[in-house]
Amino acid sequence: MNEQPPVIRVIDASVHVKSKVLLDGVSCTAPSGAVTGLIGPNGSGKTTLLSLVARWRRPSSGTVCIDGQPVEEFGRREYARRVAVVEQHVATELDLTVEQVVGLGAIPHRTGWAVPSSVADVDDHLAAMRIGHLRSRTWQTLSGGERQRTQVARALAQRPEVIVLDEPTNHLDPAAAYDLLARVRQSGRTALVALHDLSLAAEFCDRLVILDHGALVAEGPPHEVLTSELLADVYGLDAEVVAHPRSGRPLIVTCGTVDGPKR
Ligand SMILES: Nc1ncnc2c1ncn2[C@@H]1O[C@H](COP(=O)(O)OP(=O)(O)OP(=O)(O)O)[C@@H](O)[C@H]1O
Repeated sequence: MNEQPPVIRVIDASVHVKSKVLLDGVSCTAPSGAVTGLIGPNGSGKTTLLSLVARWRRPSSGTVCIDGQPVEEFGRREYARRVAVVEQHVATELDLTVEQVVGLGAIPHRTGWAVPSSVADVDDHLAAMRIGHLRSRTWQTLSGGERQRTQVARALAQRPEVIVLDEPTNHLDPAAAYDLLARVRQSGRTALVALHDLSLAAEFCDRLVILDHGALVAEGPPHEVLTSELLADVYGLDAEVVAHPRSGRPLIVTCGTVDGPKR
C-alpha cells in the first residue's frame, strides 16, 4: 500500500438514465491528502458523481481511477478497506447501538473472526465525534445530527485512505458542522465532500469542484473559483465574496437571489 493517500481522478465521466443526462463528461481531481469540496445547486449531479467514486453506480462512459487504477479493478474487500462512504440518508431497519454501528467500520479489516480494531479504537472515534454519551442508544432513537455523527465515526473507524461524504453537515448545528469538517481535514485522508454551505466549503476545502446541470463549471482553490459572478451564474445568487476576518478565506455574504424578491 502506498504511504501517500491516493489521488482520485474522474475522467470524462457521463451517466445517462434513459434519455436523462445526470452527468455529462465530467473530469476532475481530488488530490492526495486534500479535502475536495463538491458544490452545485440541487440536482446538479453531486450525489451521482460521488456514487461513481463509491462504486454504487458505473458511468455510462468515462472512468474513475484511484492512484491510476480504475475503481472496478479493485476487489470488494480491498475497496472497502480503502474507501469509506457516508451517505446522505442511511435507512436501516437494523436496530444496532451507536457503538455497534461504529464497530462496523472495522469489518473490512477483519481476518477470520479476529477484529484488529480494539474496543479503545471505537471509544476514540465515539469521543472524537462527541457521541460517547450515546454509545448504548439504538440507531432508530437517534436524531438526524446524532445519526450523521455516528456515520462519520463509523467511516473514520474504517481507517480508510479515502473518505467520501455526501452533505455530511446536513442536520448538524453550526459547531458540530465546523467540528466535523475540521476532523475530516485533520485526518489527512483524501476527502471528497459534497457540501451546500459555501462558506464552510471555502473554509475547509483545499479545492472545489463546481457542478451545474451535470457538467463541470469550475475547479480550483476556493479563492479562485468562488466569485460573485460564478455564484450568480450557477446558483442565481446575489452574493458578495469577502475575506473571512480571521482566516482570510472566502466568506459568502448572501444578499438575495438574482431574480427573486429582496428582503
Ligand atoms: N435514477 C434516476 N433517474 C432519473 N433521474 C435521476 C435519477 N437519479 C438522479 N436523477 C436526477 O439526476 C439529477 C442529479 O441528481 P443528484 O442526486 O446527483 O443531484 P445532487 O447535486 O446531489 O442534488 P441535491 O443537492 O439536491 O442532493 C437530478 O435532477 C435527479 O433528479
